[in-house]
Amino acid sequence: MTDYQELLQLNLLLQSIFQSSYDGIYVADAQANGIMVNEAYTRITGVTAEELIGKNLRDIVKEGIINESVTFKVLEKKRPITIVQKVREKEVLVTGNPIYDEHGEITYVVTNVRDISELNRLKLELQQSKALTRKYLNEIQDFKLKESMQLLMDGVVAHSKEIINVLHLVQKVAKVDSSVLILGESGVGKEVIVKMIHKASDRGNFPLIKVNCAAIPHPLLESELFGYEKGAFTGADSRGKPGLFERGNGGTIFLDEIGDMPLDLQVKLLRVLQEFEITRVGGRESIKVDVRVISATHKQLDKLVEKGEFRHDLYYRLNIVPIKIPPLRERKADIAPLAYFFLNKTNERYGFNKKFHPEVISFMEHYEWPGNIREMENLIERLVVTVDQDEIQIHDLPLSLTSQGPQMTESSLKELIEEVERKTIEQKLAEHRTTRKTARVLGISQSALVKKMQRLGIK
Ligand SMILES: Nc1ncnc2c1ncn2[C@@H]1O[C@H](COP(=O)(O)OP(=O)(O)OP(=O)(O)O)[C@@H](O)[C@H]1O
Repeated sequence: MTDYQELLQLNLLLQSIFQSSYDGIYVADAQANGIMVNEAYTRITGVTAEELIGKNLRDIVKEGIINESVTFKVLEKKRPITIVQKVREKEVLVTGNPIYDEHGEITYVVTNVRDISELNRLKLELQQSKALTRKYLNEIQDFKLKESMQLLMDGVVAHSKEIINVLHLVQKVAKVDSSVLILGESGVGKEVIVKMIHKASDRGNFPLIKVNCAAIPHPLLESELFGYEKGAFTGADSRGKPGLFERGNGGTIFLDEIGDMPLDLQVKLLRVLQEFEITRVGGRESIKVDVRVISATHKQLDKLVEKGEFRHDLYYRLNIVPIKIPPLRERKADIAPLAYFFLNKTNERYGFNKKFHPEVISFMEHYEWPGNIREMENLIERLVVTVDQDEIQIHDLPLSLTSQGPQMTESSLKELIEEVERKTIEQKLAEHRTTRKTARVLGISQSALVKKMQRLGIK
């Protein structure tokens, strides 16, 4: 084979390597004029060889075919450079490599182009599947939590993320003896949470003693909590009496409405928390006690501290782990499950089979529940017991509830207004018999009343 034939064959080989490369290849000279481009480049970018060959990259950028040129960067920095380039809105990964002559001058820049849309799609898919995994992991965790708390959760409804978070905290604090301060509006379930913590703790087989600091008259509270020695005060049992701290030994003391504890008793309580000992009223001896203290309040204790009505040192001592239970209106996911829970419970208790009209549930989901779960429990018992028909309807709800309007959705508000109108008209008609008299009492014309009655379907 002659040298020429050999050269020709080598050239053919290089051409076919160049064309068969899966990655796009573009070659420019030292002045940034396109001199070679392979088919893969067109496949990846959609830009043809005619659009590039013989053209300067400066013009190609100007025409908007590519957003920036890696060749210029390579020529400027004199080293291989990789960038993400936009070729006609498509993102590609390009690496420019300088080729030098024997004097060390750049003669060509060879640019390698790789399609990264596939890579981006995979990245997105990976992100999505990671998010999904995280979601499933959280669900498994919630499920595990519920499973491990199953025994304790008997009769406790927990669907919302908010209350599940509280349960996670319950599980953690149950394992230790730290003071827990439970914060939340009245009827929100503070006592329920205290019971769970106690039952889940090592103290579960010992007593849980509840003391409502607001319900016991102040002079009595001290002797109730700390006990008294014989002859401590007139009327005292002549043998003396142990207080709740002594009786709760080994267990948990739940100090409800702690914000109502008088200042002088707060000092004594601080001593229990710091030194685990008490002195009975009228006594001198210190008695060791082993109790865990959980306190609760619907008041803002920090504000009481600011006003000097609560000792700050006691506040910090009680507030080692605060658990805030959100009001029912802030955990709407719990409303329907709770409503059905109380419906079933009351049905079972009284042998009924009452149901809710879907509007009732929708109303409950929009209602503010100022009295929280306790208010709902009482309302449902009252409805189950007093409503005659099997399905509890929206007009069976007490007016005091349905007339509370601002937080209703537009449609339910309209329904409620109509309901109030219907009830009022029916009641006045029953009292006054004729539309003429009823209209006068309601302060509207007879024809307006008749129209309203037609609209509301009152016969
Ligand atoms: N998650 C729940 N599932 C079912 N019932 C609940 C739940 N939370 C609270 N309840 C019920 O709601 C009522 C009020 O709860 P609880 O007495 O624990 O509230 P509280 O915050 O301690 O009220 P207060 O501040 O008035 O003492 C109770 O009958 C309780 O059983």
